[in-house]
Amino acid sequence: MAYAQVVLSSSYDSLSFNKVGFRQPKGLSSFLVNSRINEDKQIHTSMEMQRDNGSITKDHSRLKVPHVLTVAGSDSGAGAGIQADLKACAARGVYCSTVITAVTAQNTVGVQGGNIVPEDFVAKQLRSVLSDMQVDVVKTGMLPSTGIVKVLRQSLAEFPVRGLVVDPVMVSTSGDVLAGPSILTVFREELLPMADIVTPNLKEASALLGLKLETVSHMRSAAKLLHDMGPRNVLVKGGDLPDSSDAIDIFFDGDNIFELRSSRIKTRNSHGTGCTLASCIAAELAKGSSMLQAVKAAKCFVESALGYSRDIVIGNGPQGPFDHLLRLKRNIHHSSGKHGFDPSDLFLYAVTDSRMNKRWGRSISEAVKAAIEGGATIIQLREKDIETRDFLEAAKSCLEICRSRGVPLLINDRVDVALACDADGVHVGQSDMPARAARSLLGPEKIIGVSCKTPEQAEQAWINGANYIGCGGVYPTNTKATNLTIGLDGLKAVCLASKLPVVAIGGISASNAGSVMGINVPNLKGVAVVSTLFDRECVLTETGNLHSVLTEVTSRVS
Ligand SMILES: Cc1ncc(COP(=O)(O)OP(=O)(O)O)c(N)n1
Ligand SMILES: Cc1nc(C(=O)O)sc1CCOP(=O)(O)O
Ligand SMILES: [Mg+2]
Repeated sequence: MAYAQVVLSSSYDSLSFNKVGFRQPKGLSSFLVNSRINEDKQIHTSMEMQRDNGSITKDHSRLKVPHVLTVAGSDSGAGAGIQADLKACAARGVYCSTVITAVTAQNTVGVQGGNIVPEDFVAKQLRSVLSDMQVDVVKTGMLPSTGIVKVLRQSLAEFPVRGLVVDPVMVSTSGDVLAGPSILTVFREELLPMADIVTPNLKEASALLGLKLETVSHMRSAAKLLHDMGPRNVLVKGGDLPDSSDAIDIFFDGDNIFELRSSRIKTRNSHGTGCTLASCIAAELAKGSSMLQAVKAAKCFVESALGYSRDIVIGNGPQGPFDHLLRLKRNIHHSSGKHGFDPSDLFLYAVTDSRMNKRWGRSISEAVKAAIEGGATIIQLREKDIETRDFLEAAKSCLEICRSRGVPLLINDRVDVALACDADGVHVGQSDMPARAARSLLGPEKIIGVSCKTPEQAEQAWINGANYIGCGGVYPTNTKATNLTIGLDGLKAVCLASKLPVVAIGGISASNAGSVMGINVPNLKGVAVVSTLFDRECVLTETGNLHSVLTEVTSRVS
């Protein structure tokens, strides 16, 4: 098949790169477009194929692959830009097509040069992909001229897609400025109003708002001000915040504001994190996730990839690329995977109990819905006296509720049920299936929690590939028969020894949660509760009360 051929002329390297922004190429001669066929005809031909061969078109729609189109610049070092987007989408299992807006010469030292693709040729690339390839979500990166933004706007008006993720790339991680001030106005007035989410870092949010942003409280205000410019959701990334041990991002959906925390990975290899995060959000949206779920999954993926690539060495400069395809390598090595798990999800861990819910006349799904509405950040279905078939059905409907709200759902004890409904993971105890066996059945991406009462058990859970440990009973409980109480001292000893995040369990309520979190050990991430939420009349109120206590106490102790 004949395709339009694009050849970069040798005059390319005679163009210098302007640190304040791209210099326009000297006319179109820097890009020789050698089209052996008429592109309009090519599109026409492909449309005819669809018309003439209805059955092929139908087959395509049945085997629909989630598809992200990235509209961004090329990074010759392949850490960021189009190349990062392709790798991120591949890692998330999503097809990625590309419209290239600029070509940069860069490496781990910095950006040595660049050249903008003429806007009519950007338009041509957009038409080629959007007219033919069933794109779900468009993600934008480097949009180096106002003309290119306008062309994008026109293309999306002609070929609407389900979502638009805007990464307002203006400054590279090496500090090079990738878009000039004239872009700011068109970003504010034309790009942001179209976006389903915009994902600026601190510098970009500052530039868009004309404000200095230095604290989490500034980020919260910035998210609201940026939302006023028109995007449906805003994620202000706080990676550059000084003096923070966590990577803190602020997500605002127009109603609620979320502070999303992940561990700050100390590594030289962080080039391309912004492009990767935005591409992962786009990929998750293309697969059908809600926005919050997509953002959380993306943040978690970036954290895992950075952690995995912490020590790799590519290039001699100060900022290296990281490895997006950790998932494949994890599969090869059968090692544990934290992918998909965010330790801050352990904050308010609701564990169900069918007997309690029956006593108060509600179904498991009603109980789960109310707990999430009250602020539960993770759910475990602990249904000890239920038929397998009923357990599976309940798990499926709870999973639907949890997925739509971006809350992970784990299954207690039953790895088979977790597998059958594709839950987010399992929680196992010392006499249940060992975590190592659960890991090999569930794969690297599912969440595995293990109950531990001693430092030795915590060490073993880590060796076996668990993601977190549940530690208790902190206080005596009636929910679990003959449970050993280890007290606050026992909890502290396990937390100090554990390499994994910990959630405390056993007899915890709104009145003692303060003392539990007050032991103030960094890897104690929250409390897990059963009767405090479910052996009560109103699950929503009880969960809300506990959430307020936890929020209050953790802001005091941190
Ligand atoms: C978060 C959390 N921690 C501990 C447990 C207890 O698990 P296990 O020891 O397997 O006891 P059962 O719950 O199966 O009775 C838990 N479920 N969740
Ligand atoms: C399920 C469970 N596991 C425990 C452990 O110590 O590992 S204590 C416990 C019961 C927790 O219920 P409640 O919040 O009603 O006390
Ligand atoms: Mg168990």
